[in-house]
Amino acid sequence: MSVEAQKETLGFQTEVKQLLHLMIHSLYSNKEIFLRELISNASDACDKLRYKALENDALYEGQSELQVKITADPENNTVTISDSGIGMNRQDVIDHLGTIAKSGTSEFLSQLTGDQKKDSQLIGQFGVGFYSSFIVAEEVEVVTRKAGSPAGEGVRWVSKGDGEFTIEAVEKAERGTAITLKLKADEKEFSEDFRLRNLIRKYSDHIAVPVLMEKQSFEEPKEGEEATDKAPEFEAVNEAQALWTRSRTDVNDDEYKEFYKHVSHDFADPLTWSHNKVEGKLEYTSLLYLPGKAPFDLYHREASRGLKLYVQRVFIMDDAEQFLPLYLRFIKGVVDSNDLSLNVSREILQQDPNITSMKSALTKRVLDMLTKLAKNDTEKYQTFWNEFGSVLKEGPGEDFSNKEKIAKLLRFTSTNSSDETQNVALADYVERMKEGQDKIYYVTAENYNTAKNSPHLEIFRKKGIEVLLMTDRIDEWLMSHLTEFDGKSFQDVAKGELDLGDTESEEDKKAQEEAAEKVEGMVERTKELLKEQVEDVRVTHRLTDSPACVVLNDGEMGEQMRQIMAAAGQEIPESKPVLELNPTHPLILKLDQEQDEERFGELARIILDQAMLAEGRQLKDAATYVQRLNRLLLELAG
Ligand SMILES: Nc1ncnc2c1ncn2[C@@H]1O[C@H](COP(=O)(O)OP(=O)(O)OP(=O)(O)O)[C@@H](O)[C@H]1O
Repeated sequence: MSVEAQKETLGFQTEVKQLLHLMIHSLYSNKEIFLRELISNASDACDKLRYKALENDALYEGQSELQVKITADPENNTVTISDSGIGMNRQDVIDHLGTIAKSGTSEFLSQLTGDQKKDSQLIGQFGVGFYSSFIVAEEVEVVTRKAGSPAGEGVRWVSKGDGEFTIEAVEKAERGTAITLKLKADEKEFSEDFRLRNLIRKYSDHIAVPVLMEKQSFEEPKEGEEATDKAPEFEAVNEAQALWTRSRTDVNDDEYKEFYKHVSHDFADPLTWSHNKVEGKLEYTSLLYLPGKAPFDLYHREASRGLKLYVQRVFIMDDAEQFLPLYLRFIKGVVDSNDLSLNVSREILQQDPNITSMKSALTKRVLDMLTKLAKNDTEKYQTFWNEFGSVLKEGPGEDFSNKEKIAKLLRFTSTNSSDETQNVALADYVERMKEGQDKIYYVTAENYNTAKNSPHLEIFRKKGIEVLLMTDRIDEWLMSHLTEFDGKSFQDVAKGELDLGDTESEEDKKAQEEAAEKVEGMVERTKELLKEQVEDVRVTHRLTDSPACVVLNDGEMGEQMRQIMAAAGQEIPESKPVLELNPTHPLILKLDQEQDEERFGELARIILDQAMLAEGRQLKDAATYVQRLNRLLLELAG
């Protein structure tokens, strides 16, 4: 087939079209980042080649120099970013530069609002990459050849970013990729040497491969000498040393931040980072970052996570998951080991005992970093917590050895808080505990309002005892793994018999006993009546304003946990609640006085159903409940 015959015009995947449109509009005020993105890709391509060439030296084609070159032509208003990296073949080009392979892309796109500011943040989370070239270019040309392929298998891709691209075979003598942007008329600045150099220093100084630009010669040709057509000389504009190999004192905050953007593909700054060299039995360097924003796919199972792994400064793999536990999957960064073999694979990592000890050291580093942040910058810590708190809550169940450390990092909302912001540390709670209180009380519910208005809280409000309000899906599971904090055990206020420790006086207890005795007969009647629906009926003192509530026996699965199990397709054991009645409530006293069995039954059943509803549960037979209530209302109205 001739080269010409292979020219094809193909359409972008719908998602790419949408993304391009949004990106061009919402990232315009940040347009210079295109250069960072393209240099970042070029550097990744060099890293990949170096790794592949470990096994097959021939891929270098006799040219082992890895570099990125930026050339600009102000007259034609173009800028070219070329690299001597791995390159792409025709299929790679179609796969990578016309589609988005990320899971959850359409879900992500559906979250976009049309509000420029919000959308630009969201796109930042998604990662802008190659497509950001279209913010400044009216046309983009990619000429590339995969290392090891014959020169005739080069590929030329051209697009105006308007929905289609052309692709054809071309000759390309040197391996790697050259991306030429035909700049829009008002983006001329990006073809200027000075501007480009500044941008490289600002964004790409930390890139380990040299980023070259043509040397500027300011010497005028001597009289009588023709300006010769000498081959241009190039010089590195960036530092070209892997940032993590530099000493902490040599790297400033801006450099750390830029490096983060390179490794994470995030758009925003990280909240904090921790950079450490470990010497001794195992030698490695780690640079761990805490992002400020959750990626859009944090909860996707297939979402990428893990650190970039280098061995002796050679890039080995992205997303090495073996170095951190799952509950720290939001951490981004690099680990560079001197002890691993260059041909290490994911399988080997899984079995290597050295990795296990690195994992526990790195876990400790992250937890220390979080502890420090919580102590020194509550605002930033709150940002972290709002984004990733529910992931960290997986920790106590997953990592027994660090349970206490993680417990200190947890934040909740409580009856002391004015809104649902989770900002109460367990240590704060313990400090505010009442005299005689020996437990940390909490309630779990489907949402904040149900938790806040739960009848179970009434007695605690009356006594001024704080209760933690837990409404995250994972909370009940978390609490099944947290048994105590600072020597105090946890108590779900909706489970088991109420025990307020020594906060109740002898007088209180006596009054309670008397009230209970008075309604003994009614309790027995109710028990008999509702024996199919409830495990037990008893008198309670946890209520002040409500007539009744339902509780679970200690150790029984709560509503949240049941829903998680149901969603996972697990069989859920049948469970009946205990109905507790408030012996001082007028409605319960009325029930006590009711002689007519039928009316007694109507009222008792309504009370049970209402207690279930207040708990955020669903009624098995809501229609009958409504009919009963309506009969009662009619009586009232009539
Ligand atoms: N210079 C290059 N050399 C070789 N392959 C490249 C180059 N630039 C891009 N690619 C390929 O195209 C893919 C898509 O690039 P793109 O920048 O859109 O996304 P990304 O870098 O994978 O992630 P992100 O969107 O988060 O930046 C890359 O993963 C890589 O496989």
